[in-house]
Order: sequence, then structure tokens, then C-alpha cells
Amino acid sequence: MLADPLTNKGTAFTAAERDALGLHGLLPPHVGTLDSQIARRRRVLDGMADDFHRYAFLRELQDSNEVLFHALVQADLPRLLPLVYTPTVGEGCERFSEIWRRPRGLFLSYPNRTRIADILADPALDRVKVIVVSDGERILGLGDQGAGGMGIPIGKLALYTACAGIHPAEVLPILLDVGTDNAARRDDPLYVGWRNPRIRGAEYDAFVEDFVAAVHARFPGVLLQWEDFAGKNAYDLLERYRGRLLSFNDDIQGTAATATGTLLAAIRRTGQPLTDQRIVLFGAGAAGSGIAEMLVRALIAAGLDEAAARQRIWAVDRDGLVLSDIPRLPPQQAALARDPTELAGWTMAPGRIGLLETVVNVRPTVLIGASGQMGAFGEPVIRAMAAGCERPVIFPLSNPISRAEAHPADLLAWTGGRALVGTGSPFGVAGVTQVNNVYIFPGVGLGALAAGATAVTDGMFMAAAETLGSLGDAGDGSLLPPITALRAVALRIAVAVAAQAVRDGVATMPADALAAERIAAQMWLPVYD
Ligand SMILES: O=C([O-])CC(=O)C(=O)O
Ligand SMILES: [Mg+2]
Repeated sequence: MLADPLTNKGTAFTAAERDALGLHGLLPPHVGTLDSQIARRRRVLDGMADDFHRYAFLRELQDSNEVLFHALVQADLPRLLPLVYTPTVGEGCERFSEIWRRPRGLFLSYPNRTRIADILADPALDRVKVIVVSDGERILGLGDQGAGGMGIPIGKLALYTACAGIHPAEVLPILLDVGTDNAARRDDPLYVGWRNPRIRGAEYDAFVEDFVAAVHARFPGVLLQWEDFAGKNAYDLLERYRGRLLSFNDDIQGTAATATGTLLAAIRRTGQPLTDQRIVLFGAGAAGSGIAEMLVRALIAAGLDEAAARQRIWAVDRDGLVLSDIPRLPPQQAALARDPTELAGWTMAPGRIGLLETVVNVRPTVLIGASGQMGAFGEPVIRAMAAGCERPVIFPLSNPISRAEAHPADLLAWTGGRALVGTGSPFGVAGVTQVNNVYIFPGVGLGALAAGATAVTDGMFMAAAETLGSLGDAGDGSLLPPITALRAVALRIAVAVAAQAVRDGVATMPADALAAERIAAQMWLPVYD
């Protein structure tokens, strides 16, 4: 009872429980309460030197007493979320091996590829309903972290519990350890992962196929979230498996719905219709092109035909403006490429057409960053944008803070306070919105499970985005509800997503199971049994 984090209550075991379970002597005599335990842990957090140590402390608490961990998180979401998740989880992944203590979740490593079904057969996993899986190759904007990427599935699932009320026994973090191309990790004598360059190509595909088949057989109806896979794998796995497994990719679809929902909230504020926006997207990887495709859908829903919708978006990647005459464009970028003949009349020096040239000529009303390039939204870019529009909408979305395209305070300064600013990670700047996936994925997952959905459709994500965009704000200048409201946000989104699942013909639960009260009643709160 004391050693299992799902049953441990620490000093909160009552006298009667201590009698019945034979716990006398193993605990000090004081009988505490959840509140007194929260107060004790808070005092430790307050006394710690930095957030990374707070992160490590919270991970250990989660591995020793899950109710207390979640009660502490629930009691102060604005303070705890950034410690349990972005931005601090970034360093948690980089230094994962250094702070390794106890196992959580499953490491499915390539050398164990014939044992996947055996590993999943563990009866301790019987209740699993939600899996978050990563192969650690594109951890936030920090690149390949190998086995250290496990910090992300752990963190995201803590949010499923915190925001969507999924019971901790029902979540399963999984890291597919197929090696790492990060030499610093491989050469670190403390590295806990498989010391091998990444497995790629047919062998990688076969490994993931075996994994999906084993998950499908072991956990029918489970929701699987793909997280922080590198660009091409992110797309390929999503497309290959979304019809076979209830699954979605958070970086492509969750980020897209979050950005779209926040943009819808922003244009409510400015009063300018979506169809009038000129949108420049910086970074056309998995997140960036996911955002673009969802914006295309939203523009079509607002009345444009597809060609006209695509005309509202300019994508800029590493090599500059994405143009249709660039050889070997990946398919997601080809769909966004502009025709070079459109550049007639542009003012620019010869050569590569970078972000600044694009902004000067397009005069965007919306600028979105999903590049992982710190500082890419520099003063000249932002001043050029501000000169061409009254209320620039600027979302530097890359995570963690060390990868953000701009500091929000600079964006406000360079636009004379006129910008509507949203960042991926929290900066604590007044009036700035945190545009993070945490506003979307817990609700999408909850709604999909409540509906007994057989697939997560694009329409379900659009329903989530539209709901997010309509929820109103914290009244502090930001565009979205406050972090303290995340549980209510997840419930509202879940209801909309479940209803859309019915409309899309993928729901298996009867309609009366999808009412808000019924879904709310399933949401777990951290209290001792
Ligand atoms: O984790 C976050 O804050 C958002 C996300 O999915 C990513 O940046 O990969
Ligand atoms: Mg992610």
C-alpha cells in the first residue's frame, strides 16, 4: 500500500486503515489530511532554488503518491502546470537520465521488439484508456532527446488527469526507444536509453506497426496520442493509423486547433473577419503545416473556396518563402506553396525571400511562429508588420521558452502595445495569451472517449477549435480563459467533440451519454478513497 503510488496515502492513512492494513510503525504516529500534506509539499517547493529542481521533486512525488501529486497540481494550476509541463519539462527531458529514480510508463526499446505484447500483458495495465507515445526525436523545439523524451508522455498524461479528470490508473506513457542521433546523449555515461543511432526506414516502420498491433489487441478502444515525433514520421504515422486506432497527433492537430481557436478569439476582438486576414506562418514543419491546413478549413467554413482560402496564407520555412518552383518540397509544404509569379511587384533585394521580405510585401495581419527558432521575430520584422496593420496578431508558439520566436514584452514594445500576442509557453507577461495545446487535447480526448469514438475526425478538431474560440477570456486582455478554468474548458470542448463524433458517424455511445453532466460525472478529482 505504501510502495504503490496509486494506493499510498502517506501520513493520511487513518487509524482504522492502519489497523486493518497493518501499517502501524511504518508511519509516524501523526494522522494528516490531504490539505496538510499539500501544505508540507508547498513549503518544500517554495524553498527550492529553481524550477528544474521543483520539476524533479514533483516527479518523485508523483511516483510516491499520485493523489497528493494531483491534489497539489489541482490546488494551484497556474503555478504547477509550468513546473509539471512546458516550459520546465523541456529541461526535464534533456536531463532525464540525471534525475532518473523510478520507472513510470513503458520503455519499448528496439532490442525488445519481439516482446511488446508480453510487456503490454501486465495486469497492472488493465485499466488503461489513454496512451501518449513519443519516440523522442522532436522534443518540443529541443530536437532529439532519445529516451529522455519520456518526460513528454508523462507530462501530457499528468495534464489529462489534471484537466480532463482521467484517473491516473487509466493513463499510460510510452517511449519507443529506437536509439538517438543526439551524440551528447549517447556519449553520456549516465544515459538510460538504448545507445544506438536511430533505427529508420523499413525497420522503424515495422517496429511501430508491431507496437500498434499489440496496442490494438491489448487495449481495444484506447485513445492514443502521438507526441513529438519528427516531421515526416509525425505525418506518416498519423495518416497510417488514424483509421485503425482511435488516435491523433497533438503537434499537428492539437497545435492547429489551439492556434485556430485563439485566432478566432482574436478576430472577435478586432472585429475583422477571418476571410480578410493575411496570414504569414513561419515554420512549416508538422506543427506549422498542421496549423495552415486547419486555417484553410476555417477559411472555407467562413465562405471562401479552397483556392481563395490558400491565397490568405504565406508559409516561410528554413529556406525562405515556400514557392512552388522549389524542388522536392514535402507534400505538406507543396500544398502551401505560392506561385513565384505572384512576386512580381514585390520590393526586395535579389536572393532568398526571408521572413522580413515576406512581411514587408504581404503586410500580414497575423504572424504565427512554429519554427523552434529563438528570436526569429526580430524588431525589423515586427515593426514592418505593425506599420501595415492596426492590431497585429502575433503568436510565437515554439516551446520551451528558449525556442520562442520572440519575447512577448518585446512584441508589445515594438508595436506600441497594439499587438494581440499569444505564446506557446507561459511568460507571465500581463495581457499575453498562452496558446498551448493544453487548451485542446484534454477535451478532445475526453470527448472522444465519452462518445466511444472509433476515430478522431478533422471535424472533431474543428469543433474543439470553434469552442475554444467562443469561450471568452479571463478579462485581463488575454484571448482565452485562464489556466484556472482548464477543467471547465476541457469539459466544454469534450461536449462539442462528442456531439461532432455523432454527426460524423464515428460515435458508438448513445446520445444521452454525451450530455455535459454525464461527462462531468466521469471526471476524477484527486481525493483519497
Ligand atoms: O508541449 C507543449 O507545450 C506543446 C507541444 O506539444 C510541443 O511544443 O510539442
Ligand atoms: Mg508536443
